[in-house]
Amino acid sequence: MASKQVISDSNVKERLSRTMVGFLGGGRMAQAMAKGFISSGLVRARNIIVSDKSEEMLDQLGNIGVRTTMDNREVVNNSDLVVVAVKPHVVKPVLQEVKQVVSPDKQLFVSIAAGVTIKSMEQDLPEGTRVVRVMPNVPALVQAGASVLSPGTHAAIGDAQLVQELLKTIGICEQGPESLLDAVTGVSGSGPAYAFAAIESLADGGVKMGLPRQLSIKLAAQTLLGAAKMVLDTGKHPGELKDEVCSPGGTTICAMHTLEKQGFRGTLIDAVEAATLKARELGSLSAQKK
Ligand SMILES: NC(=O)C1=CN([C@@H]2O[C@H](COP(=O)(O)OP(=O)(O)OC[C@H]3O[C@@H](n4cnc5c(N)ncnc54)[C@H](O)[C@@H]3O)[C@@H](O)[C@H]2O)C=CC1
Ligand SMILES: O=C(O)[C@@H]1CCC=N1
Repeated sequence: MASKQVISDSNVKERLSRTMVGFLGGGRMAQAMAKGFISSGLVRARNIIVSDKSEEMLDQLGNIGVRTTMDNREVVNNSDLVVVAVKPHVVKPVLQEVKQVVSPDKQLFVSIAAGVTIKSMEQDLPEGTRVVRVMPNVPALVQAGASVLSPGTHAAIGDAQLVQELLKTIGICEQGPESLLDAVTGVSGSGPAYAFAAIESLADGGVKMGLPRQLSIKLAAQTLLGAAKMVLDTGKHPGELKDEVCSPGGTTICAMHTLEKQGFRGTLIDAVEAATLKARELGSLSAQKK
């Protein structure tokens, strides 16, 4: 087993600049991450290799300068860090396909698949393989992602540090116990979709009240961005910030009353719960598959 030593930040960055990063599956999330890594400048496009079964996906990836292949084993053979970026139900067959060429001393496996547990990954890979499970999100594309990672049984502290440093190039990255990852999926993994729907709906409201569509979308998006930035930068509770917008007898409190009557908060809480439970279900389905 690799030694559980903490390594300095500069060593991690230096190791990262030499790391060959592979992606098994080159769809939306792999493309967002690969483009984010390249834009950060810490990972060179020529140090990234991606496999996919779809030529269309490989063409899209070729356009950003990374190496592409249809052969998953070629990715593993040429990578130090392998991101498993296929859909959850495809993880097991893909790991079975590449297992023969994995050397536990060489490759570190990083799964981003919703629900798929560290235990099932470790069972599908050779004994002693270092695994880190991550839940990232799609704003990785614009270096505004949010990720949480959990190291597997054989991962060294240096491995978790390396993955954290890599993910910090595309946003924030926290470490936490694996038991939290399905709820992380419910909040931030799936969360961009809720935010996009919110932006679209706010913009529809603006259009209903006479704003041009493009202006309305821009205002709605900037409003979510600005509000999010205030929460992160001020450290104030979101409820306090909400109160600061609500003037007594003013416009906002009337809007808040409407939102509360329609179950706005309860609906968001239900949405996070639904996504979390679905992630758990995906995990138990993938564990059952032979
Ligand atoms: N889309 C998102 O916002 C997020 C997705 N994830 C996770 O990332 C993973 C990928 O999701 P997406 O990128 O959205 O899916 P996607 O469908 O866009 O990408 C998956 C890719 O895998 C390819 N593929 C299928 N079978 C394959 C095989 N046997 N070998 C190699 N490639 C194969 C497909 O052609 C496709 O391009 C999932 O496990 C998902 O849970 C995690 C966080 C956010
Ligand atoms: O919808 C999904 O299953 C994936 C996982 C998190 C975001 N997208």
